[in-house]
Amino acid sequence: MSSDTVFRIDELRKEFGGLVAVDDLSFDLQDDEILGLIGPNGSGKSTVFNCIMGIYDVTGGSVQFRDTDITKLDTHDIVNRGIARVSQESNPIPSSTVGENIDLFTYPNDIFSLTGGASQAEILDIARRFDLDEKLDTLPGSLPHADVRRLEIAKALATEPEMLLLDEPFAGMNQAEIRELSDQIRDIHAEGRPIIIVDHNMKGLMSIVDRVVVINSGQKIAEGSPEEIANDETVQKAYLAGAEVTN
Ligand SMILES: Nc1ncnc2c1ncn2[C@@H]1O[C@H](COP(=O)(O)OP(=O)(O)OP(=O)(O)O)[C@@H](O)[C@H]1O
Repeated sequence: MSSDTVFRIDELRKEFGGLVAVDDLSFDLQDDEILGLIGPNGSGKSTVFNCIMGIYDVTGGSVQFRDTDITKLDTHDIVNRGIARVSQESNPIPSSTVGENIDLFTYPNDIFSLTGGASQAEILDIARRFDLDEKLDTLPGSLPHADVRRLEIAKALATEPEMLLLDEPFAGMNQAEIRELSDQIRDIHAEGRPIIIVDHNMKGLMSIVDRVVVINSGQKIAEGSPEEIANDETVQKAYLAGAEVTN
């Protein structure tokens, strides 16, 4: 990998029985980038994230983070190496407060470790980035949807990741919430974290990404700047064939 390439998937393949969900897909991520990974429904985006995080065993190909092949590592090992992923689904612990939910993710996964855990000041600092600092004692069930999504990103950040994977961060948000979250994502990125974002909200996504990889049926069909992708006929055809794209 070149010195600026922080992450790469190479010929990644994932089959479910006879279905090829990810079809020999390759792309990389530079350490100063926000990369958009887009494609119609069912094109394989979440499966790519699941392969990267070690949630699925890959059928073929490799995933490289910095100088390490992480393809076969366990999920907790991948998180410990510095990759955090925010899923499409929010899953805070309902009986724990916002502060406790964040705190839980600051603990190291190694049960024999005697260090780790965050101070209240550190938890407050993470919460403040997502405007959750006034809601540290609130239970997740009482939060509006946008705050629950922000809590998921706060939890991911509590693991002190070097790189973030965000799966549909803008889903269910209104324009004002999308703008606010975009600023918060930019801030996280500006601290030196490369980010890959999957989202169907083109307006939200295109305004913060540096580069876009487009997949369809698990294969890369285009790659380029947001402007290049917006004008790419192959991409437009793939979306017209059945995608749900929101503005
Ligand atoms: N665990 C699984 N078992 C079997 N098939 C699966 C599994 N996970 C995903 N698939 C299939 O793999 C293909 C890619 O699905 P995936 O969820 O990765 O697409 P996506 O691009 O993330 O879709 P969306 O935008 O709707 O979230 C789909 O055909 C899906 O049905």
